[in-house]
Parts: sequence; structure tokens; C-alpha cells
Amino acid sequence: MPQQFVEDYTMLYQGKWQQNWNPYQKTGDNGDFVRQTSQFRSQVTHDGRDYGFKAEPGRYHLYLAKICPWASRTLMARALLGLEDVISVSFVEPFLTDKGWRFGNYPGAGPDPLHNFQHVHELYTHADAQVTGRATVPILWDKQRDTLVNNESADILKMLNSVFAPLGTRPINLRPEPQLNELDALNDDLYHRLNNGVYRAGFAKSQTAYDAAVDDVFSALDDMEVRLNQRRFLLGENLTEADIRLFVTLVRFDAAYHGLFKCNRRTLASYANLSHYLERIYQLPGIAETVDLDHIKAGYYSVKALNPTGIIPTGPELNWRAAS
Ligand SMILES: N[C@@H](CCC(=O)N[C@@H](CS)C(=O)NCC(=O)O)C(=O)O
Repeated sequence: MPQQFVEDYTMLYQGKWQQNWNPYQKTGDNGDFVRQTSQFRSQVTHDGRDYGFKAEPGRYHLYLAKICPWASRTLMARALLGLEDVISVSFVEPFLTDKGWRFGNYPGAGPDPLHNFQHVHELYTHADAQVTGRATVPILWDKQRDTLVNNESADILKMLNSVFAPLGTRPINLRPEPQLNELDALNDDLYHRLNNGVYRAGFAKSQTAYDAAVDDVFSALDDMEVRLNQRRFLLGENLTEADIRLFVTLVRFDAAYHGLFKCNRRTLASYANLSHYLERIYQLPGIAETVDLDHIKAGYYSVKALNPTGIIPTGPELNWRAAS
């Protein structure tokens, strides 16, 4: 979560919006970023058992930001499973304001279609008037009960692939049973070294923390490059959840993490296997539409703590449409 706001960040405390207040967002002893945990963890089930949220077409909505890799995971899974007509979606503007994510008219963003709220934090207090925590995306929203179901992308991914998948048009399994242990271990590793590693590099408060994060990032990229010597996807011939998790970081790498987050030992473009893999996934049906480089660049480069002038670099030139 845009750990960008390690210093002057914003959040809800007992239902009230707070600016420049930092009770939860910690920096570790080494100056490294410590990520908060998500607070809404209800599950949608086949029959509504346990939480009262039943998987039904048209009932749920995803509130997302296209800049956000965690939100983009869920958008990718929705496309891969053919759930576009089952779960509706809307996008906030790419900049985090002093009131957090904002709905608006920035190209590729839009209003809150359900309540016409101005900011994402209003969704949180609508669901729980006493909520404490950051107002993050993604959000899985139940239109029927008009409440927030879950704000943890890892949970949402699993729900899309389990209870929602039978409602979709593309019968694929992103979490194949025989490979679950390997998949979850890889997901975990990717999260620590790469998905969150780039943020640990970008928002490091000490040279030591930065050095360690960058080592993690490039050791992970090196390992994945080798892994892809023999495979189309990380676990073999079929795309799984691990590929979604890797893709969302790769697609932001040269545009944002290489420059702004100082992950500049190498460009992603210099990795042959990873570049072909990125193109291969980008060219799958519905995936290019989940990637908005304008939102990615405008959003990341608007982080004042890292880029006080707000100038957005013109490059790099990226073209994943090229045949792989
Ligand atoms: N654990 C969450 C993290 C989501 C997250 O960090 N989202 C960021 C955007 S990339 C956010 O909304 N940040 C707003 C804030 O921290 O105030 C998930 O994976 O769903």
C-alpha cells in the first residue's frame, strides 16, 4: 500500500479521516517499510454460508485503482476467468490525495457508481462507522447488503477462482490443486522479494534497507528469468495465480520502479525471458485492457515524498504488442 505515505500519510481512525497521523504505519528498526494488514476479511461462499455473502452474478462490485498492483491482480483474474458480466468494476483517479483515493473525471477513472461518494474512505465508514485503518483498494463490495466484503487482494483472488469461477465464461483454474503447495510458496516468495520488495526499495529510509530490498528484487528477477528458461508460465504450461502476481510488478517495472523506486540495477527489458513472458501475458484476451501506463506513471510519479516536482518522465518506450 503506497507505503509512500510512511511520513505524511492518511487513514481512518474510529471512523474519522486523519491526516499526518501515524499510529499503525510503522517503519522498522532498519528504516524498512512495514505493511499493515487488511481489516475486512469476510468471504463470499457458494451458498452464503458463514458470512451471508452468496456468489451470484450482478451482486458484487470491485472498486479499484489502475495504478495499484494489488488491485490490478483482481482485475486480471476477473478478465482471465471471464467474469466481466458477473462482477462490475470502477476505477478511482491515479493520485492519492490528502483524502486518499478520489473518484473523478481523470481519463480512465470515474465516479462512484453506487453511492456517488467523493472518496474511497467514505465506503469504509459507510460499511463500518467506527473503522480504523487505511482506506485501500481493492475493495470487493456487496451491492445487495450495501457493504464492504473484503479488502485483501489475496482473498479476493481466491474467491474469484473458487466461488465466482463457475459463473464466468472462461473455465480455467488459477490455483490447480496438485500444485497448491508449490504455488503458495512461490506466491509468498514473490511477495516478499519482488511485489513488496520494490516498495521496500522505493520507500527505504536507510541505505541498508534500500540495499537489502534491491538485492531481493534482482535476486527474484534473476530466479524467475532462469525458471522461465524451460517454461511458458511460472509453474509450467498453464497460467496460475503466481503469474498474475508476477505480471503486475513486471508491467510497472521499467515505467515506475526502475526510476522512481531506484530499482535500477537492470531494466526489465534486459531480461529476455521475462520480457517475452510479459508480452505473452499482455497479449492474452482482456489483459492489455487491465494495464494503464498513463495511470501507472501519473500515479507513482505524483508521490511527493519521492518526486517533489511532480514531473512525469516521458519514457521509457514500451511496446508489449510486439509478437513474442
Ligand atoms: N493488502 C492489500 C494492500 C492493498 C494496497 O496497499 N493498496 C494501496 C494501493 S496500491 C492503497 O490503496 N493504498 C492507500 C493507502 O495506503 O492509503 C491488498 O493486497 O489488497
